[in-house]
Amino acid sequence: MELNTLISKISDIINLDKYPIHDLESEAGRVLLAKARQEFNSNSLIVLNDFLRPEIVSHLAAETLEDDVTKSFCFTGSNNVFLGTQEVQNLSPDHPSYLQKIYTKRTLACDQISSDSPLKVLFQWNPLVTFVSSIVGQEVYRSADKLGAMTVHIHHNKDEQDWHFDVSEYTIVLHILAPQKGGVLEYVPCSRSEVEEDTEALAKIIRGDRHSLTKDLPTIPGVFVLHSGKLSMHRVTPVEGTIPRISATMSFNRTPNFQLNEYTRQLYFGRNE
Ligand SMILES: O=C(O)CCC(=O)C(=O)O
Ligand SMILES: [Fe+2]
Repeated sequence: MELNTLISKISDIINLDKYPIHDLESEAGRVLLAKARQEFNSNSLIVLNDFLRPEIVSHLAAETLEDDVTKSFCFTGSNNVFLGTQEVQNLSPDHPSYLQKIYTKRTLACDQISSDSPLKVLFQWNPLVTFVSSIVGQEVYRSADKLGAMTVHIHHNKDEQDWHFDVSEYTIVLHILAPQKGGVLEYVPCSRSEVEEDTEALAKIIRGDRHSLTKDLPTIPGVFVLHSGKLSMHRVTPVEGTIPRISATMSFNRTPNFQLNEYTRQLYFGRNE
């Protein structure tokens, strides 16, 4: 596709006037990047309001509600906080990493999202990858996982996702539909080494004691979030009410051709292929 056509397509999806991701060398681009870097360095997370165009938000919400009925996978269970990464293999069965509740949510995997969906068009847009790399201060690559590179999550009444660290290093979360109550992303910035070394601190967070650094991020449709989910423990609190919470995620890593582990694929999508 010709560059200008693509930019006009992208500018139908995201607010390039407010967030000139396609032109980070411009004055506005430099200001955006400087603010984003500063926020990311302090919180390991940045929030850009009104990132998605309102029409796209409505379109994605309607499309997802349809796909939810016909295609989504309901994952239910109880994971350990490390989601099957190396660390967990050395943990004893009574380690607080396993102190999880039963929880549920529904997911659409990358291979269930059509290639002309605005979400996929955006994920494939190279300036987005450059933007993420510039914020985190390292070259990153899109996850290459067939199922988990880009996903959509639907939380109905009482659905939640308990505390965990992501397997991917950096994740963009796009907020698409807000529930009446709950569905808050709670996160403890850069907590990984702390809770790996201090099982008491880990147990307290999982049991519901608020860590002094815990922060809350409510769901606001149109919002863009970039966080370092592998480093910062996080959860999505239970949703209440008849309107579901919908979010989309896009994963990035410092190494190319990143694949999820089998444990996480089974947990999120109920399949490995
Ligand atoms: O939906 C969100 O806000 C984040 C979901 C999440 O943490 C995950 O899928 O790993
Ligand atoms: Fe996560």
